[in-house]
Amino acid sequence: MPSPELTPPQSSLPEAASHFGAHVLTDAAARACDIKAATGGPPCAPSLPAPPAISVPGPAAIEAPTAEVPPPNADLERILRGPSGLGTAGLRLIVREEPPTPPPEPSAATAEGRPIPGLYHHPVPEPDPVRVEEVSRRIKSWAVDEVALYPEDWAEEFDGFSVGRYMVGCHPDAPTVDHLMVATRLMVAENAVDDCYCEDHGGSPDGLGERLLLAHTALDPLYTTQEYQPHWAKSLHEDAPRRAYRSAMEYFVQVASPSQTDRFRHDMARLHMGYLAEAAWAQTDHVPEVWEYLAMRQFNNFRPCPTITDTVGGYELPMDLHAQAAMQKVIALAGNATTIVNDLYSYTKELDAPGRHLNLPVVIAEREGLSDRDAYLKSVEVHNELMHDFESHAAALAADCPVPSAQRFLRGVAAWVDGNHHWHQTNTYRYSLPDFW
Ligand SMILES: CC(C)=CCC/C(C)=C(\C)COP(=O)(O)OP(=O)(O)O
Ligand SMILES: [Mg+2]
Repeated sequence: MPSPELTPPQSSLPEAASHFGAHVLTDAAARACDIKAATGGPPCAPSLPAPPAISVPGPAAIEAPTAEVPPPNADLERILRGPSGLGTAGLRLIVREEPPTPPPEPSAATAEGRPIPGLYHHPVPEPDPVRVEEVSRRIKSWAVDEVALYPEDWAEEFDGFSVGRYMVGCHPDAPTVDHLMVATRLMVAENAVDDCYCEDHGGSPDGLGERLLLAHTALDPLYTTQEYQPHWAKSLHEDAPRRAYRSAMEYFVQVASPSQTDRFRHDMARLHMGYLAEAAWAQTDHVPEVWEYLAMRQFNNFRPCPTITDTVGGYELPMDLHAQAAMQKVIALAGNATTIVNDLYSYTKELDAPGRHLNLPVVIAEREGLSDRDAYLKSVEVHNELMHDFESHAAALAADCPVPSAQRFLRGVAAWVDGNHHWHQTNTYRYSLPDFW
């Protein structure tokens, strides 16, 4: 039965870019105002004195973790110029003024849960309840009827995850529920692999490499001989994580371009490598140094979720622009901020889990000899620095790259960051805050 198509959201996307200017305006935010002007968004603040010129170290300099912004690079400028041969004038990128989108309506419903005191974040409206209900209905049907994802006694936990509310909140510019379902199936499948292979639903570090490699072939197919191909194809139906990966990927490739598909496969390989490092430490109960943990968490990371924002939004960030070092840095910083948000909101849940579950506060406490509370508060500061770096680099890149698809992608990543925080803050079924305040 054709399912009701729900009206697309009024504003194509809450002006996530505005939050580059919504907080206390900094140099980066002042640049963000330039972005908004460039993209036709409403002015984000009264005119500000031009930000002081920022002396940016040349490429040879070691990057200091400051809010400084990278210089525009020749490669990016070449791509923006487009082809320059005879008869190519019509092929140049034309920067269309994007219609201003109204700021999101303040949410009438008061969000559940409370934000972590001192955590730098941007509140977002409660996700559209009509879309949430439809996505929740469809994802349950997929999980139970299409991929036999979980036994009946996991149903309450599945519902408590509120994945429909999560994805509607993270993809406010999705044109249809079908687009939202592409992200939602992948989110469910990714968590099923984490829960069943790595964590508390039968997971173990022992043999994880084999399980992850074989599951990865549900995303990145095996091409082999006629004799052995059927054995592989049959394997994709042998457990819930592989059934979920296979099916979710089948839906994804129907709407994604080859470049978006390849990007996603790369990001999932990053994720699986992060799982393996985490598992290696668990096998010996080793606590890594803080920087080592942060390196692992850059791979065991939400990255594969915000990076499909263009596929879910029904447009494409060109491969060349995605591959730019500046874009890669923005994506990594956004992923790191979103994943440390998880460390902070899931802290008490992980303390209650069997054994020692590594997260940033636990590693800082162990490695730097801080109390649990001081380590947690320092982790909040680490998150905040990552968020400010993400926003300053995103603002600078948006200003240097006036291509509508790139600017929409950056706003989509920012919207994912904000929606991810909202879900973690308000999912009181799954998370609760420590009593440190
Ligand atoms: C959805 C996805 C791509 C997950 C990547 C791995 C990740 C960051 C999580 C599953 C969240 O971290 P964690 O394993 O700590 O999850 P919970 O704290 O149990 O929610
Ligand atoms: Mg966690």
